[in-house]
Amino acid sequence: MNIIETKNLTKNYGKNRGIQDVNISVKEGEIFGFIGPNGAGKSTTIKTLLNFIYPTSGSSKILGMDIVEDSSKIKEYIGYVPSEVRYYEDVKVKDIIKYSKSFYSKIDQEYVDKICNELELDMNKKMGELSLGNKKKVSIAQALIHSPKLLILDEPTNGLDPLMQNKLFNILLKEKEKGNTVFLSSHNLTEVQNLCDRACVIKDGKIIDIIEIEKEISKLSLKITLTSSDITKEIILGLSSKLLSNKENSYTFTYSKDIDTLIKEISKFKIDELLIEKENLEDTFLDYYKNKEIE
Ligand SMILES: Nc1ncnc2c1ncn2[C@@H]1O[C@H](COP(=O)(O)OP(=O)(O)OP(=O)(O)O)[C@@H](O)[C@H]1O
Repeated sequence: MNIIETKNLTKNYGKNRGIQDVNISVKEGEIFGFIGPNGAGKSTTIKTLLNFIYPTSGSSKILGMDIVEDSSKIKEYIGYVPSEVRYYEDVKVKDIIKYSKSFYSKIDQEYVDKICNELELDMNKKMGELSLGNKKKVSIAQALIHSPKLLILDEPTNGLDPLMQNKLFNILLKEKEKGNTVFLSSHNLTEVQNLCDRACVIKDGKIIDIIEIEKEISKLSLKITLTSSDITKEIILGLSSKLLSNKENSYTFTYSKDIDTLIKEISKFKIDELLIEKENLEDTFLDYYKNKEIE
């Protein structure tokens, strides 16, 4: 079943372009990445899905319900983290959580406590006393407390320290294990590569591609960094079709043949350092940002 399904979803801001003919299908139980340059239309898509703004044309369903007609019903099943969080300064964290709980008929207090502990929320602090990252943590807890079937996250790691980012990733993977669905808008391409099953690229308001992450990773070459005073640039060029960088005796290049052949080839020389890694999807994603033409 598709949890999110959009049909030519379009939103214009007066004469300004927002999003145009967006068609996305998000499957139940997947983590779906949503990437694209600044101003591409990610937040506009999300705000339209949440019925914060009305579509100019087109339509969309979430959990089989219409995003405009059934908006309040849909919200029972959704957790949302906005890209920018704003709170009344005098309200305490525990009161925000209490207020959020009051919207739902069924709340598992044990789960709420677990989430608040995991995110290390300081329940007695006032919102005005919190840093951006700590405010963001409160909004993540708010999105999770009712165990939503669908999490819509707009740049959720923005402002979080690396340890807390990892905690959030683990929480999202657990949500996926439970069969819940995550729609994740992000500028962090490594995070999308590591977490998502599929990712959709939006540019200038239009969807330009939908990528299956595993499939894309399997197409990647190895990235070799090798330091040796015996090896010349010509030898490296004989091994690889793409020399990425060369500084004195150190070479970084892509390698797509089998690793055994490489080891045999380079064992003829004295090697000072050798690093073998997989190429990153980040470069592929960046190409989409830069070059890929809209069909
Ligand atoms: N309230 C608004 N009024 C007019 N134009 C808007 C408004 N909000 C967004 N836009 C325009 O809609 C387009 C899409 O913006 P949106 O905020 O959805 O992009 P985004 O992909 O979320 O960008 P970012 O990565 O910078 O957050 C941009 O051209 C933007 O200028």
